[in-house]
Amino acid sequence: TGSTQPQRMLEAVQKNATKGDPESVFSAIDYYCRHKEWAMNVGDEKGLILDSVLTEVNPSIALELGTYCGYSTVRIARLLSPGSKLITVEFNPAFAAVARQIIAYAGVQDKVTLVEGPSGDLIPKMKERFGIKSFDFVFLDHWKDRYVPDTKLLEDCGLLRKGTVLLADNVICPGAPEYLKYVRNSPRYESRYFKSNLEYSKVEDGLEKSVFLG
Ligand SMILES: Nc1ncnc2c1ncn2CCOCCNC(=O)c1cc(-c2ccc(F)cc2)cc(O)c1O
Ligand SMILES: [Mg+2]
Repeated sequence: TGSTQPQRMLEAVQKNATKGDPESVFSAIDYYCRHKEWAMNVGDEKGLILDSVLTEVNPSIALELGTYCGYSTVRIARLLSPGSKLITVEFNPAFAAVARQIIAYAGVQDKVTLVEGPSGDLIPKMKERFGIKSFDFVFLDHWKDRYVPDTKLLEDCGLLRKGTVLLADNVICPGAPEYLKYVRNSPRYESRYFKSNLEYSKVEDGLEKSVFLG
């Protein structure tokens, strides 16, 4: 069966991972995507950088823009302290449907709220809908030309506070040049580039970590 690639990824998880074991879930996805079919998960190499930034920040409330199949959702949620929450936003209903199943299989569903829709519409509703004061951590991994407008939207909606950490995937490949200019030239951010490789490939890519200074 598994007619779409996300569905085949889900099948690989159900076949090769242990229910309730988040590590085995994203490892099964990494194996599948490295050996069978490439897919746009943040992957194991950049995933280690994501893990280390998360461990440092230890967010109580985190936001992910671009769920896809839930690979980074599971990676993030497994590291959250009890009572901490991750809100993840996905535009594509087919991706969201698979992500919900992968998140549940990993057993992290109690820490995760998956919201479907365009980030630009959902960000302004975050405070009222989820009673959020501000985010401690934001992972940007959606349309690369949405990184700047959505960062500005987060600022304007008062969803960032002094010390909020933004971590952006793909700043080199496919690339987010406008975003790099924005956070590196703004006095309101302290930015640092973590050089790595595009998931399951030798092509350079990296993550940009930017601390909002208020
Ligand atoms: N809530 C929302 N609001 C708006 N838009 C939204 C949304 N939720 C999702 N979307 C839509 C976009 O979702 C996917 C974005 N991710 C990527 O496009 C991506 C591409 C590559 C890649 C592809 C081909 C290559 F050759 C080389 C690299 C690698 C990556 O790591 C990527 O992350
Ligand atoms: Mg990405």
